[in-house]
Amino acid sequence: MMRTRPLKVALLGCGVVGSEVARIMTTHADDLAARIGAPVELAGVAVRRPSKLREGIPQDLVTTDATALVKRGDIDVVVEVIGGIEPARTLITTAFEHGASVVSANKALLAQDGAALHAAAGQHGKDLYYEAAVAGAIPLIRPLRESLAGDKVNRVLGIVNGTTNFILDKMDSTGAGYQEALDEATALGYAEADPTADVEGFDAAAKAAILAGIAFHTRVRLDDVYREGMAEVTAADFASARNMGCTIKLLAICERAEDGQSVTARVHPAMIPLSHPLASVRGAYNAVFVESDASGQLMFYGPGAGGAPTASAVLGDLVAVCRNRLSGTTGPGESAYTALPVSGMGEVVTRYHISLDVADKPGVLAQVATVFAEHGVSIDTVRQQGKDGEASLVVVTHRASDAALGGTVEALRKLDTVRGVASIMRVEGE
Ligand SMILES: NC(=O)C1=CN([C@@H]2O[C@H](COP(=O)(O)OP(=O)(O)OC[C@H]3O[C@@H](n4cnc5c(N)ncnc54)[C@H](O)[C@@H]3O)[C@@H](O)[C@H]2O)C=CC1
Ligand SMILES: N[C@@H](CC=O)C(=O)O
Ligand code: NA
Repeated sequence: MMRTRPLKVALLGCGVVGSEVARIMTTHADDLAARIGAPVELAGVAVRRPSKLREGIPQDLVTTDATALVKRGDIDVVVEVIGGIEPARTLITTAFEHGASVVSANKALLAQDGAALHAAAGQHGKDLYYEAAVAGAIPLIRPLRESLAGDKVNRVLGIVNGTTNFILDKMDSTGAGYQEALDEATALGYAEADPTADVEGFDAAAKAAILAGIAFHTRVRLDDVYREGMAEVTAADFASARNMGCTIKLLAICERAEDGQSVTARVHPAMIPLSHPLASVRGAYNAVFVESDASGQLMFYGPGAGGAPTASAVLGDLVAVCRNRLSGTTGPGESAYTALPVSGMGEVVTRYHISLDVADKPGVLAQVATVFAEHGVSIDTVRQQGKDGEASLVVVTHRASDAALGGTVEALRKLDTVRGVASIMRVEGE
């Protein structure tokens, strides 16, 4: 039976995502009411610039005082789509204190303060949902938290940043310049307010922290995630990748150690074979593989950024939270009981593609191979190309630890015959 008294929603932020949330709430009002069992009413919209015309949002709902809105006491659900750490963090905790549940898309905040926010939600008996925070529209948080709660997840690997995938795709497929592609991604509403969060890998690292935390039932914060951005990836790297039958993607990889006693989380550009499904993820799409004991490999794929796709995830959470509210329950809270340590990058084992500039003379190849052997790094393939007394040497290794690879590269740099290390890139997905 439909309850007639509406559930009241406060929207904090009305930018790319917030404006789409408001639009869908209005245009789908009847369907949402039917699915929830009560109407949902947009009770207030906190913005920074009140004079801006916002189609479909009555001006009397607009306020610049977000704090007063979350303190009203009659708000059932606060939707936080402002982004950043403050004032979002204080607004969310204030919302819990004043009786509201919260839906947020804020990965930066959740990766930094997720534990405290979950604790605040639990203390006040409220929900904290954030499906939109990772991989936009793709259902990933709830499948990990709920559908896979009976399985043991060992690995999460994928493309979780739409902006950088858009840029890398453009650079690879059209030869577009980095800045041109970034400007386009920003205009399309994919990039963060400060796009360095995207290109330097902070956004993907925040998502990796959230995914690892849920997948491994342990606390993983942004600072625990090894991070390299994509700004250093060059056209030469793409050419090298193509020679190997690969392309380059910015990947987030969260893994349980083989002995099960620790986990790692990392974000960096990597070569992946063109035959791998991640290689064909185009534009701002995301794709994430989850590997679990019983399920085997699962792939989640879809739009990872943009106003409407992200709003879809926010609305899904809104419906879930409203249903919980009506039935007087809350969804699952934080699960961090395994408390596994997060190991550093040195422990990670993978393959490497190393491009060296060397002297083109007898014995150099043997010298280089000896350095690899001395560090216990086994070589898979070597390709040498001469150019005017100098040569370029491309070495692809078998699986080795990042620590062993680091030691190898340090020793290679000390060889007189090695003029420089042109690039080092990890090779994944084989
Ligand atoms: N754009 C996207 O594709 C996605 C964004 N997200 C996340 O969603 C959140 C919002 O992102 P966007 O909508 O893209 O950003 P945006 O910058 O377009 O919108 C944020 C809005 O919040 C407003 N704002 C800032 N401080 C405020 C305050 N104190 N009170 C009221 N309003 C305030 C800004 O004026 C702006 O209009 C962020 O946490 C972002 O990381 C998550 C997934 C995808
Ligand atoms: N800036 C982010 C937005 C979605 O999370 C991205 O590009 O993926
Ligand atoms: Na999602």
